[in-house]
Amino acid sequence: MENNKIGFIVNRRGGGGKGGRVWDKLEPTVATRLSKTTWKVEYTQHSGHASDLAGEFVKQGYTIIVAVGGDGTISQVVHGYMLADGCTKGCAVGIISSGTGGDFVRTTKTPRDPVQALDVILSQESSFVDVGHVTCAKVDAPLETNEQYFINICSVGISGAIIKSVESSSIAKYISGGLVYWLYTYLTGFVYRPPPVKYTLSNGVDASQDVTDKEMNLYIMAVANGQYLGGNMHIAPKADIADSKFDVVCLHDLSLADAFFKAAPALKSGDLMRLSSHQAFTQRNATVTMSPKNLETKIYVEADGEVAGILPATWKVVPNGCRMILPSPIGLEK
Ligand SMILES: Nc1ncnc2c1ncn2[C@@H]1O[C@H](COP(=O)(O)OP(=O)(O)OP(=O)(O)O)[C@@H](O)[C@H]1O
Repeated sequence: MENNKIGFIVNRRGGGGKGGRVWDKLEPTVATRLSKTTWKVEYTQHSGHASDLAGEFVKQGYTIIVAVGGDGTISQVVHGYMLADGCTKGCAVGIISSGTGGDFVRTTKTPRDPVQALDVILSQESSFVDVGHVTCAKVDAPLETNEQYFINICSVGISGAIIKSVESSSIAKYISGGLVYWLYTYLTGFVYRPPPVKYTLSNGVDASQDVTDKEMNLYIMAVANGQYLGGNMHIAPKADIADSKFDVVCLHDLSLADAFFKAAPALKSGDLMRLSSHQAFTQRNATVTMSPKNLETKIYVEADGEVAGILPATWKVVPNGCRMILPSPIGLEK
């Protein structure tokens, strides 16, 4: 630990202000446990800033970057780390969770208590974990592409529509984070009509097992590195962040009644057996592509809880792309 330089990136706004409160309580402990010259804190000033700060820390030779925030902050830190080639440069990412949903730390079992999470960062070796990469069309310029790394889940379909409606809402900022997502999930659930899409799935090893040029009416596709989505939905219970593959979970061709009474409980519990094989499947894949059948339809892609763009999109896994400090890599559910 003596030779480490630790950069903390704090989103004070994460979790509706919880990020600031958590850091203010934790900072004296950090100052006690680390010598002054070995750590530095930076506060995010705007959306996306965490990526720039992570890139700067990598360039300055920091060996550990700690994301203090929610899934969005963790994701942006990993994005900046990947762009700056943090893994090759021997840098690792640590997490102090202080957001609203906290889906990624459910998979990694990172302690919610900030002091315990700091203990993990200061006492454990880093392990290699996979990172996802998505290339999709930009929302307002569909002929241009947006590229983004993600660490937890990138999904498309109703989830993208929910996130888009929350991000566009003028009243969302007046309602607490958890309630906003609950409200917009139900509102979107009533109006969402699964659009037809074309897709290809490849395991990256044996082309004879690839699924190519298939079609479905898309309810949701989760390209999962982690297991949880949308604040505790156990959508990909067998996803493993260190298996060099995504778990691709698809729900499709559902009636409104099936969506409410079968799909919603199945997504919550991770038990897709409630649905027929014509309505749901899970595959372990390395590359996924998807495009709308009708190119005029905007189908939103969300990555780690924020809109990344619209279809068409391509997902690729980056095996062992990130060094991460985890409580116990063996503790991951298989
Ligand atoms: N200074 C800032 N002003 C406004 N937004 C910010 C600022 N700093 C970060 N953000 C944005 O805040 C958003 C939410 O942050 P974060 O993910 O940490 O918390 P959360 O959404 O409450 O938690 P979760 O993603 O776990 O539900 C991110 O999109 C981030 O870019």
